[in-house]
Amino acid sequence: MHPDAPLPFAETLSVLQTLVPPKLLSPRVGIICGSGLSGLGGSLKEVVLISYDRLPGFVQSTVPGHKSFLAFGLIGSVPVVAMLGRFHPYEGHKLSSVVYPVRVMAKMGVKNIIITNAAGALNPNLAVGTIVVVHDHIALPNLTGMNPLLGPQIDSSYSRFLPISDAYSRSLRRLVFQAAHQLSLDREALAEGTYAWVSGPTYETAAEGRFLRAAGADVVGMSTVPEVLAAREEGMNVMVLSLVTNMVVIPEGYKSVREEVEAELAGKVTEAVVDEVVSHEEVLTLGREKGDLMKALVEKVVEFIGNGNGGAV
Ligand SMILES: O=P(O)(O)O[C@H]1O[C@H](CO)[C@@H](O)[C@H]1O
Ligand SMILES: Nc1nc2[nH]cnc2c(=O)[nH]1
Repeated sequence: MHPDAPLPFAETLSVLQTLVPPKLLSPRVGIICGSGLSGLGGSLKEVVLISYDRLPGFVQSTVPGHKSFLAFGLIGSVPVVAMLGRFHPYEGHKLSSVVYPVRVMAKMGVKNIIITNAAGALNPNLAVGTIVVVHDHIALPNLTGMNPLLGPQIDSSYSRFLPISDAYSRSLRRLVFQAAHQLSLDREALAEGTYAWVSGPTYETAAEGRFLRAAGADVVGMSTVPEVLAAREEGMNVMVLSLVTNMVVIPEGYKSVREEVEAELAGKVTEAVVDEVVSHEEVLTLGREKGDLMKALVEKVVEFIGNGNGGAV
């Protein structure tokens, strides 16, 4: 596609019409599966999987733990559409491509979107395995010129200056806690917090981790915020669930190398310092371990939305 070509919504929708049975063509809920969380699509009933390469305007997910399929199906009796893999800017995808599937969902009538991700914890009170119900975000890229809404407006009916202080639907957030109650989850299984969006693909240095924590972020990841902005521009209710897959490496205090060497020269025995690092394998392992919990929560919330609960339909 030429970089300035208009987005091919009509073509994408027409392909979908030929591939998706009519009863699944008007999904009530959109779902985006984060790293290692594509199992969310595994329990859809009457599922129809469509490879992204069949859909004009879609690019490919190139990250391990993400599949390149759009899934249509039923959760209970509620028709949903799920991206089994997402697009990240660090893969080389343009922001307009990253958010294109969200806009397609909107054109299919999706009013509620559940966005999941894997994230590192900055808040030391969060444990690995916790699911954070996101209520706010910090997006340094947005503040410095990397915003998916930059440029000519896709639709003249959209607001030029979109307010996003209410981006994360309170009614949908309430549904997650109601779902956790019905599923008898421990209180510690869920937390509330602020997501920091960074471009990646590098993980944070210790100083960057400290900086983001000091700014008020609880978790950090390389996705989600562009999708949230596009979904809000499209008028959707947004819910974001971050699975804490690792603690961001923020050592308590810097252990001086000078002091270590000086101590050794003075004949003292020093404790070996091993620098910790994060890996994507660790992220995927945790996704596999906690995927069922994420799935159970998402399914329960979809069921609530289907019943018209929460005022978020
Ligand atoms: O946000 P998702 O896609 O879940 O993936 C997260 O995990 C990857 C890093 O391990 C990054 O892509 C980060 O954003
Ligand atoms: N930026 C970032 N993204 C992640 N995704 C999963 N874990 C992390 C992390 O520690 N940092």
